[in-house]
Amino acid sequence: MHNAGKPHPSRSLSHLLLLNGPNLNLLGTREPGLYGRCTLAEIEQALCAQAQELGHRLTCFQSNHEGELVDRVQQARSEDVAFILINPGAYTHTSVALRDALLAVAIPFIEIHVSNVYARESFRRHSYLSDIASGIIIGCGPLGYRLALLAAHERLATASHS
Ligand SMILES: O=C1C[C@@](O)(C(=O)O)C[C@@H](O)[C@@H]1O
Repeated sequence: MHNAGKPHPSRSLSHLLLLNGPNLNLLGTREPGLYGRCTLAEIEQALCAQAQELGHRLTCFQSNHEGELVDRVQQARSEDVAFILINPGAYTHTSVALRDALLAVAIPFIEIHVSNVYARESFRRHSYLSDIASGIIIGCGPLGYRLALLAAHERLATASHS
């Protein structure tokens, strides 16, 4: 039976965290040819609904500041976050601090990029996070966020059965 909008009764609630880095607050108006017309608010709203349907709770956070993102990753440990979905924006290509924070909390995460970073400038081909990520989703547009949530859900389900 369809149970839209309500947590699935047989699944335990996990806390998931969606992090978006610099300039992603401009999604919808920022270079729409590359990033599409969906706003971050629309993406977050759809993802919260999807998370709830899958039986999870999703917290969303965006910042243009590296230290705030590091703080939010550190905070995730005390909030019992089971999985992080992160589009680090330009910090993907520069931030050892974000890498260290993710290693420190040891919470599995999926790295998301709306655009195909491999089809752009060469400096976007290097990520400080990809080799420590549980998965990466690149170039699928805003759909990438939904795919990442599904992947996290599958990983959590597998972990809880092993
Ligand atoms: O800000 C962004 C967005 C991005 O992470 C993406 O979602 O495609 C790709 C990054 O290279 C860029 O700096």
